[in-house]
Amino acid sequence: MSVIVVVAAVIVGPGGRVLAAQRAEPAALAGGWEFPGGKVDPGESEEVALVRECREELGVEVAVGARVGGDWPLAEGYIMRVWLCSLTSGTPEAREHLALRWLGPGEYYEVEWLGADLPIMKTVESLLPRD
Ligand SMILES: Nc1nc2c([nH]c(=O)n2[C@H]2C[C@H](O)[C@@H](COP(=O)(O)OP(=O)(O)OP(=O)(O)O)O2)c(=O)[nH]1
Repeated sequence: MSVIVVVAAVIVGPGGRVLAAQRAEPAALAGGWEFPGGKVDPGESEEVALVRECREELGVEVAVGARVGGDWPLAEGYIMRVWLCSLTSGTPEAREHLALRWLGPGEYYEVEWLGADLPIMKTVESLLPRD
């Protein structure tokens, strides 16, 4: 059985702000914070899936930039692949999440990241220039 790939976007705004999104479901993950994204559809490229998920979940268009790390472990049978992204149009709205927050440097750990996302946030912090 092949692994299921989840793609996620670290949307970076002015001043090194990073967009965090609070999951609405399932119950076990609800309330935890993540990077927007989701599963790649059959036959879909990962970058196209990332752009689609940002459009569906946030109502924005993004440009996909550099990859963050390699295959991040999720639950058994799932891996997550992550890219830095920038907004090319729109203002993010919580269409499928409970809430959104822009976290500036110094605020990156103010939300309760999902277990898989905390090490990703640490790697992102090391990649972003500090003002
Ligand atoms: N999108 C996303 N999912 C994450 C993150 N961290 C993490 O553990 N996950 C888990 C939660 C889910 O079990 C899985 C992604 O599923 P999803 O619900 O976002 O996928 P999807 O949008 O395609 O949703 P669906 O069609 O299955 O309802 O990965 C993250 O930062 N972003």
